[in-house]
Amino acid sequence: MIKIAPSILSADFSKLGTEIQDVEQAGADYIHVDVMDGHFVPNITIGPLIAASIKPHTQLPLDVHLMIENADHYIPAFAEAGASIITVHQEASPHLHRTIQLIKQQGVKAGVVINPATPVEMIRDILPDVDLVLIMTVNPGFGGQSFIPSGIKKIEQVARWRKEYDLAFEIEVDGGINTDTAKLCTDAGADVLVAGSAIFKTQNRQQAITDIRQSVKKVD
Ligand SMILES: O=C(CO)[C@@H](O)[C@H](O)COP(=O)(O)O
Ligand SMILES: [Fe+2]
Repeated sequence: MIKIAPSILSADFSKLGTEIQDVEQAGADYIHVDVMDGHFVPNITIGPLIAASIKPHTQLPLDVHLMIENADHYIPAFAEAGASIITVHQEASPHLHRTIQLIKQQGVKAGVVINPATPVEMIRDILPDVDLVLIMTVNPGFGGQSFIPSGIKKIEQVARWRKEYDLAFEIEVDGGINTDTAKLCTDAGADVLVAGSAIFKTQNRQQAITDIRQSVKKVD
């Protein structure tokens, strides 16, 4: 069963609690929380305070995608805020192994993410240590961008390594996911689909999630 992780970046921030309850009732599996610092990416979003304030509004795991420099400095605060998964960018983590261990020491699942221009080989050595691998199919920073197809080959390669090394991490994909692109990712081996605008920019979130689930089942 494919998991759906609505990205609250495209939600109405003036009523985040009800937006999150809406997608939970609509059948979401994770709540994807995009954290941006205006340095690693050219946008600023939310910090641990907001993560902590949305936590009581949902039973779903908070899937925290850190797009920030100096992640080590903020990881304890996001763990304290109630994150279930914290994912850090390889490109922003000079001591990636140490950062992954720091996340795990907080009792939180640890993920690693790569940008569209980063070769998948860059995360090969960290695979035995992570619970989740996130492949970006847009340049991080904004919702509503177009899908960059080079991520498909990376999903396939990570899925091959998972099998070859007998590992159990989840493969997540993020950026431009909709009913046209979701199946390309799940056919390649993705288990978790992040979708922001395709879910939150619609009136009927249940229909949007059902449509994405149906689209990945279609036989070509
Ligand atoms: O991390 C990011 C963007 O940096 C994503 O999680 C976006 O929020 C996805 O939005 P859509 O492309 O699905 O609209
Ligand atoms: Fe994200």
